[in-house]
Amino acid sequence: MSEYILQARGLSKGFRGFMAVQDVDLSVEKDSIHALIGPNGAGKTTCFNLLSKFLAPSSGSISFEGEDITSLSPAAVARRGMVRSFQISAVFGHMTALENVRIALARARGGNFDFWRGERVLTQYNDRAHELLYDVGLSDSVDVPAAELSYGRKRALEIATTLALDPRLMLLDEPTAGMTESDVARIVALIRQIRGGRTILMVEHNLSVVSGLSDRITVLARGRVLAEGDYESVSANEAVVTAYLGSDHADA
Ligand SMILES: Nc1ncnc2c1ncn2[C@@H]1O[C@H](COP(=O)(O)OP(=O)(O)OP(=O)(O)O)[C@@H](O)[C@H]1O
Repeated sequence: MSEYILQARGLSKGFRGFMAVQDVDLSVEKDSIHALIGPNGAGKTTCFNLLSKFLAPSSGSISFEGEDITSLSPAAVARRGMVRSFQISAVFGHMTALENVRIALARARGGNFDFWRGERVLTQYNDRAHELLYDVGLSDSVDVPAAELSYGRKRALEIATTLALDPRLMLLDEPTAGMTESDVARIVALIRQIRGGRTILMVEHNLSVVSGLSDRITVLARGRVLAEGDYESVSANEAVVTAYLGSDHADA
């Protein structure tokens, strides 16, 4: 029997009467890569914000590892192992890649307190920080200030700071948005590499990324689930094709 790490039931969100997300059921299987796609305005971002607890639903429930998290804060679910990339540690531009990951590791182990205890305390995280930077392909940029990294490398650094929290479920919001082709390839390879022992739920516009990475895809349209399955089945689904053709979204 399959095991679901995240489940939503009857999830809805209205904005002044307009239902951006309506009665969405979603089950994310443990250790899978699950993508949320759909044409412009389909409700992906709203749904993602609901699942990551950045928005409160108008109705419905969400459970993580079998426990109801509907009323918990993003910080509380992060402590339980469900972390949205870029949630806790935005990358600090003036700090080096190493310093950014060390701060993330320090925060993961005790909030902001360590931050004020300075350099000596942070050096204890050097080894783990180097490992994480190696994992995301940034070993050659350890001492480079984050602001000087290319866009793709900055996103890789953000993923390293998320990995510092050792999440079991990682939520990625358009991980390849705005990237050059070579950066996209780099992030795809990276996501593939970090998935070991982790579940990943992502919103992604780039369908070649989705097709190459996802085990399961949920297609939203007009706030509702239109189709669900692997890439082959959803891309052959007539309702999905019609929804995309009917939108002004060229690349998704
Ligand atoms: N805070 C808000 N107030 C009012 N309407 C909103 C709000 N957030 C989203 N909406 C509306 O809800 C609908 C779904 O928006 P959402 O951003 O979730 O879609 P999306 O699938 O992420 O779209 P895109 O691909 O364009 O980013 C849209 O019609 C949008 O205008």
